[in-house]
Parts: sequence; structure tokens; C-alpha cells
Amino acid sequence: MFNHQKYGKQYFMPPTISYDWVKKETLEKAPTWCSVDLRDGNQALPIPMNLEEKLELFQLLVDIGFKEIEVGFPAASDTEFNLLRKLIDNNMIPDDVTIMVITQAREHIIRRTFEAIQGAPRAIVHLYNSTSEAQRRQVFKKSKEEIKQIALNGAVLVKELAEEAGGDIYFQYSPESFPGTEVDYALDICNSVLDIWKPTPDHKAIINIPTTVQIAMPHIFANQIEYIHKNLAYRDGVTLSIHPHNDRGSGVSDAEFGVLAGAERVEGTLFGIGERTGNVDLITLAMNMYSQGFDPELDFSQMNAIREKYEKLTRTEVHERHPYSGDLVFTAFSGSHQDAISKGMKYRQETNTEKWDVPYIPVDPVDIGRNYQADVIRVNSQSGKGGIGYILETNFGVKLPYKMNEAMGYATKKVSDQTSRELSAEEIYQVFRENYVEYHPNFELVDYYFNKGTGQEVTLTIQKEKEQIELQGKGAGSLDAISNALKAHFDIDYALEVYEQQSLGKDSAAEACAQIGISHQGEIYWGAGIHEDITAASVYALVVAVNRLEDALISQKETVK
Ligand SMILES: CC(=O)SCCNC(=O)CCNC(=O)[C@H](O)C(C)(C)COP(=O)(O)OP(=O)(O)OC[C@H]1O[C@@H](n2cnc3c(N)ncnc32)[C@H](O)[C@@H]1OP(=O)(O)O
Ligand SMILES: CC(C)C(=O)C(=O)O
Repeated sequence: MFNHQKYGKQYFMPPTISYDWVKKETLEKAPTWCSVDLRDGNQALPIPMNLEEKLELFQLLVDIGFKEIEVGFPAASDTEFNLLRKLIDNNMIPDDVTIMVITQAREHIIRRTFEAIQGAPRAIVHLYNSTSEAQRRQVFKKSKEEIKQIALNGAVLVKELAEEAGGDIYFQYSPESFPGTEVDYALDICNSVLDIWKPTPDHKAIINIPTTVQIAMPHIFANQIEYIHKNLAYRDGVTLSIHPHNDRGSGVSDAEFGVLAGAERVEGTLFGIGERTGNVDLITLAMNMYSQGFDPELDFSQMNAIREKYEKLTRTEVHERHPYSGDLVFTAFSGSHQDAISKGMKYRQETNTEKWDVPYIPVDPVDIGRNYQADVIRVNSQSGKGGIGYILETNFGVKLPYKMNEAMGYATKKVSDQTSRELSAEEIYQVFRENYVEYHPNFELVDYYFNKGTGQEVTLTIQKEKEQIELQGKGAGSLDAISNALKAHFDIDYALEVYEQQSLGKDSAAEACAQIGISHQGEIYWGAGIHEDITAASVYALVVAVNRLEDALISQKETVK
């Protein structure tokens, strides 16, 4: 039964709350990032990665710029153990990267962990045990003091083995299931562990506070972290770290608020993969900083390549709406958004604006290897003239007059609506050609030439059904002469209202596109022509516009009948 009364508050507020973190606006300095993809991320996969896949992911993490990487839980399996041996024995760990290994606070597991890191240039040994009230009562059936002792025994052994091993070994402790732990009790365990390790500013220890399962709103977590930050022993010898999960969907908020509250290091995964609803997504965190103008010290300029490799290695798919990295995150289908984006892009180009502030697009897609044409404006039945015009202009150089763009917008939406699908740029161009360049249901222009080279007298041949007809016309200019010939033949009147043209390419041999709008009884009828010769392009545009006017007159006559 769906019964909310079954649930209640399981988290603990800290003994004092100062809310200093609320007064800070944004993250201005990158925290130390620690990727836990190879451990927490891997733990979430139905088919865990094999050795080769893990090595490839390790290299990807190094390439992105991670300086701390949790390589695994070496006591868990031979694959994890062998991964460490492979990395260490083959000198595959770059000088500026520190690997981390996690261990339960159990003697045989700690010993196996140390075997795995023997000979490592540097390593963090990450010790954890569960401290929550629920786990003490249900899982461990131990008192607070006994649970604390598990951590302390582990801390002592870790220290002894590190001293035996020599080398550069750092310690990390996590009170697992912290969200359900009394905050002052968690702090007491952490401080007691630190009393054993006695860290210094030259050889810091890490205290890592996880939201193992998220059970409170992000501001609660921030208050808890601020309390720990202010009351940690050996504070200048400790890096305060956080490890948010995402059960309530607020992993990113927990992380951001946690850093505002005093955390200096964040553990998480690429794309937020992790058990249940995942870990905090480090890409989103880093890109959030980037979009505020701060250096995240991680490089996501090849986002698509990172995503493809990650999907291949983990056999998971990144959702198309996943922040910053999904296929559709820069895409606007809706008309008013497309209109604002295309105007914003144009404004940016015209004004050479340095700061990015294009409406609806939080970061410049190009910065992460995406592409305006393919990614930003895509067209379906929700789209409008702004986006459709943008696609014609940026892909094909066709810049339609404002009102014609509106008509083209409706013609395109109609096709998308009828076919119930998105239209590609080529398909949109095809709609344009069929409706405005190749549209001549009533008559076609076969040929024309100007008499006596004056350009003011024209002879043109049109095809009407099966018949070819020769027409004569005179005018103030060539287009006027042709227009007069058509008006006389069809016995119609209209005014040449709009005339625009643009070159479709950069060289002089490139084609031109002309657009013509003729008005008759308050309505405008549009046509376009594409030709190497601009006069020819205009003539063809006029022929389409007159065909459209003819359509309207024929249907008027049919209505009268
Ligand atoms: C929140 C996190 O993601 S933490 C990381 C969790 N990840 C993993 O556990 C993945 C890797 N783990 C494993 O492969 C296995 O658990 C191993 C190899 C480490 C240990 O295996 P086993 O000893 O067979 O089983 P298991 O982990 O279930 O052991 C549970 C026992 O350890 C105790 N225990 C569990 N965690 C801890 C801990 N952090 N510190 C001390 N004792 C612990 C339990 O109380 C239980 O004790 P009991 O045997 O007296 O009942
Ligand atoms: C071991 C800790 C850090 C952990 O993974 C968690 O609590 O989620």
C-alpha cells in the first residue's frame, strides 16, 4: 500500500548550525577531484569491467585531468587486485596522479589491500566502516563504542602496515552511512581516527563524508559539513572530502553546498554512474563551474569522445538529456527558443561579444566539441520560423525575407506534423525547394531572351499543361518586362513587393538565390530562384510567385462556382 506514514526523518542535525555557507555565491576554485569510477562506478555495473577495460578507463580519467583516482577494492576480486599490480608493476601511474584503494576495517582485507599497493609511488588507503544508528542496530548489533572501535582498530593497522611498507602512503577515513549517523558521533570517530594518524599539513589525511544514501535535503548536508569543517581536529592537516550519492536526485546540490560549507575535495564519477541512482556526476559539477567562468581543472573539451569511450567500457548509455553531455542538451525544438537562439547567435557574431550569454544555451557547445549546426537547432512540429530560417541560412546560405520565412516555417512544420518526426537540415532544404523553387503547377518557364540587347523587351516561352506559348513583354527593366508579359497573359495584377537576393557561396561562380514577394489584394505570394546568373534567379523566383498567385485565383473562382 502507498502509505507515507511508514516513513520519517532518519537524519540528524548537527549540534550547532552557523549557516555561513549560505552567504557564499558559487564555487570559485576547483576542489580536489577524486574519481571513484573504477570502484563505486564499477560496483554499479551488472557486468563489471574487465582488466583491459579498467586500464582504458584509468587512462581516460588521467587524460581528463584527474589527479586522484580510486582504482578499486583490491580485496574484492582478483581483477581488482591484478589491476593494481598491472598499474604499479608497469609504471603506468603518472607522477602527478595518486591512486586510492578502499578497504573495510577488517584485518585480512586491510592486509590484502596493502599487498595490492606494494611498490606504488604514492597511494591513499581508504578505510571505512558503517556508523549509522540503523546499521549499528540492525547489521552490526553493536554499541556506538564498539563501532568506533572497529574504525580505530582499522586505523591502527593501516598505520602500522604503511610504516612497514615505507613509501608515500596517505590515509582516508569514511564514516559510511553518515546520513543516518548522529553528526557529533561521526565527528568523534573521525577525530579519534585522526588522533591515531596524527596528520600534518605536510602529510595530510583525508576525512571523507559520504551521503551513502541520500535521506535529507542538500542544506541539511551543508549544515552537517560546516559543523564537521569547524570542529575537525588537526584541521590544517586534514583534507575534508565529500562523497555524495544521488538517491533524492540532489547529488550535485549536495556537492556544491558541501564545498561552500568547507569541503575541499569531492569524490564522484563520470556521468554520475554508481549504485542505485548513482554518485554525484563530476562532469556536471565541473561544467557548472566552467559555465560560471571558473577553471574546473578538468578537461571536457572532447565530451563526445569521452562519452563514447565511457559507454563502450561500462556498457551503459548516457541519457540524451544528461546535463552537458547528453545528445540533446543543446538542442531546441521549440519555436520561441529557436528564435531567441538564432537571434542571440547573430547578435554574438555581429557584436563580437566576448562573454557567452546566448539565450537558452548555458555553455558554448563548441567548447566541448559540439557543433552549432548539428546540435543547437533541430526542427519538428514544435519549431518556428526562427529556427527553420537559421538552418537554411547556416547550412545553405539561404536567407529568407522575414515574411517569407514565416510562410516557409508553416510549410516545414506541416511536413513534420504529418510525418510525426524531426526533419534534417537536408529535408528542410527540400521543403524549401519543393515549395518555393520548383513550384510551378500552373505553368513553367521554358526559355526567355531579351530583344535588341536592351533588357527592356522580352520574349519568353512558357509551358501550360501540354502547350508551349510564346509571350512578349516590355518594362522599365528586365524583371519588369517579364512581369508585364505574365500579367498580360494571365490577366492579373500585382505589385512587386519584396525582392532580396544573396550569393550561396563565396566565389564569383557560385549560385545566387533570389526571393520575390508579389502582392495582390493584401496577400503576398512568394517564390525563390537559384541560378548562377542573378537575373535568371529573379526570373525563376517571379515565375513561382505568379504560380502561387494563380493557385489562389483558381481556388477563389472555384469557391464562387
Ligand atoms: C558504500 C560503499 O559503496 S562501500 C564499498 C562496498 N563495496 C563492496 O563491498 C564491494 C567489494 N566487497 C567485497 O567483494 C566483499 O564484501 C569483500 C571481499 C570485501 C568481503 O567479503 P565477505 O567477508 O565475504 O563478505 P561481506 O562483505 O558480506 O562481510 C560482511 C562482514 O563484514 C563486516 N563489515 C562490513 N563492512 C565492514 C567494514 N567497513 N568494516 C568492518 N567490518 C565490516 C560485516 O559486519 C560482516 O560481519 P560478519 O561476518 O561478522 O557478519
Ligand atoms: C565508503 C564510502 C565512502 C562510500 O562509498 C559511501 O558511503 O557511499
